[in-house]
Amino acid sequence: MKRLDTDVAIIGAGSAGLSAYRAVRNAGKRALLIEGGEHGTTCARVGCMPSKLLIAAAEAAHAAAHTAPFGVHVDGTIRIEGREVMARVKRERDRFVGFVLRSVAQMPDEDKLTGHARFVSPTVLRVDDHTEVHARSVVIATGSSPIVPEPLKALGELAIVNDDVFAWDDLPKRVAVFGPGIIGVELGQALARLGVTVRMFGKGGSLAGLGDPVIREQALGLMRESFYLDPKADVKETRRDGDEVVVRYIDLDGVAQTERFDFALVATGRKPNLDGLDLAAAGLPLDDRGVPVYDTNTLRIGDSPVFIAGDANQDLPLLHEASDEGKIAGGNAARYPDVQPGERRAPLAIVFTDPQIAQAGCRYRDLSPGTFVIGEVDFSDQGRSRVMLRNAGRLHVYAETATGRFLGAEMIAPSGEHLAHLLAWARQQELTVAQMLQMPFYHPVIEEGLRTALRDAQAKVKCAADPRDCREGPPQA
Ligand SMILES: Cc1cc2nc3c(=O)[nH]c(=O)nc-3n(C[C@H](O)[C@H](O)[C@H](O)COP(=O)(O)OP(=O)(O)OC[C@H]3O[C@@H](n4cnc5c(N)ncnc54)[C@H](O)[C@@H]3O)c2cc1C
Ligand SMILES: NC(=O)c1ccc[n+]([C@@H]2O[C@H](COP(=O)([O-])OP(=O)(O)OC[C@H]3O[C@@H](n4cnc5c(N)ncnc54)[C@H](O)[C@@H]3O)[C@@H](O)[C@H]2O)c1
Repeated sequence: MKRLDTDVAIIGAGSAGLSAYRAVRNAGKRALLIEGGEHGTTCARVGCMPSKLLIAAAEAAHAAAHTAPFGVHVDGTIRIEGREVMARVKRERDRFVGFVLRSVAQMPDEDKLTGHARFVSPTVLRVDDHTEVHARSVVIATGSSPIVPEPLKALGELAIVNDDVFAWDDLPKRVAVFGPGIIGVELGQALARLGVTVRMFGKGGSLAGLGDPVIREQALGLMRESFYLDPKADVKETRRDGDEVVVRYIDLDGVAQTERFDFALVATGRKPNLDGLDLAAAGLPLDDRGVPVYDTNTLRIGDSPVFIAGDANQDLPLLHEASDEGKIAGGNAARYPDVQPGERRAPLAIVFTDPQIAQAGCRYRDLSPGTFVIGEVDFSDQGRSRVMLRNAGRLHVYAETATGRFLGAEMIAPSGEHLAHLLAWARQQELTVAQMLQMPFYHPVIEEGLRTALRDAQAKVKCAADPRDCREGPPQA
């Protein structure tokens, strides 16, 4: 067996691992980046980028079919060529993957190792059966994989995950989507808008991670304009019949249905890739899910010389968080044992549906009842949104009753990606709603809708402070 010595061994060359590698090198230390699969990252290969490419095609199809209210008529049929849609998705995806592959190719050969790593001790790794790596510290950046529930596994290769969608050469005709989470609604709505018959089945009533019941209800209605969606589905049976998936379920009207699909797209959540790492050999403290117990500011696992970043720690499975965590973990691993807290940003999450679903700052479910007010805007009557016929959605902003401090927001809103950025920036600056209202607002823009919600929150904060300022009774939390 070959032996390699390094300062920091990084397991996984995804977005978190690559960021950790750069941080170690910037600290002037040796790094060894170990990758067991294909280089290119989940985000570029089968995540953020190909999903947004598919969504872009769906938006083009939707826009083409909805010009008539403007008095603009596209005569003839709108033809969606599945093969061309998928060819563009894959061509552009390969371009993004190519950028990653080029940056990996530019790394010195002695910094890279191919194979699956597992722990022998906290600082010794075995990579396949060819190399033993001795490091001063280790970063786990192994990412996550889809969870496939037991009954769906019986469908064999007809139970597909996001990776399989982006390998299609053509669009299928009918897809049953299991899981109305973020992946489910993004891909489900895109496929529906591209002419695929989509039925989406959930469990427990959750939708795209939304905690605010009013926003969730609004999102449910808007998603249902594109496809059948039951977030609390009563699925009686899923089975395979030849090349088809048969789903027997009770529909939203209480009627028993049996439908046939080309595939079951499984989007029921993801789990960290930790199984093959032999964490027990490293003696790392684990929680009841088997995930290492670590400090979210330093990313250090217990008192060990091991750090964990990105989807592997199951905290904030988002691209920008994976990059930030890789940088913090890599920096600390390089300086080990001088471990310091890294800078974390205000929470921000965007789901690329239409309208977009987004959260900024504190989530509704994390707020203490009775301590905050909700400012609201309904986009159905919002000026700029109406002009563009994108007037659907709702935004809730949460402000601390006692201080007027902006806490967070949840929304399904036109241009939600931009509103959510403004709100996350305001949260990171710890602004009050009054300070946010001092910022410029142009006319006519969708941000004027945000101003309406902020004014509503401000009025409620004032009313809570002095009942003489109340316009419509006491504030609601
Ligand atoms: C369909 C989809 C859409 C998404 N869209 C968005 C989006 O729009 N915006 C957003 O912010 N986020 C999005 N995400 C989430 C984002 O892609 C992830 O948060 C991010 O890619 C995680 O990066 P990572 O470095 O932790 O993991 P990865 O990029 O998966 O890297 C982990 C690497 O570790 C390797 N590995 C695993 N085990 C071992 C081992 N034992 N030894 C050696 N190597 C190993 C793997 O082969 C892999 O290359 C999406 C995810 C999916 C699935
Ligand atoms: N735009 C983005 O930023 C983006 C896009 C895609 C994915 N992601 C990341 O990837 C992560 C994983 O996404 P995901 O959608 O797989 O997970 P998720 O946790 O968001 O959603 C899983 C959904 O599946 C449901 N579910 C669980 N078991 C089920 C069953 N047996 N039958 C039917 N439904 C079931 C859950 O109730 C939930 O609604 C996200 O949390 C997100 O961080 C981000």
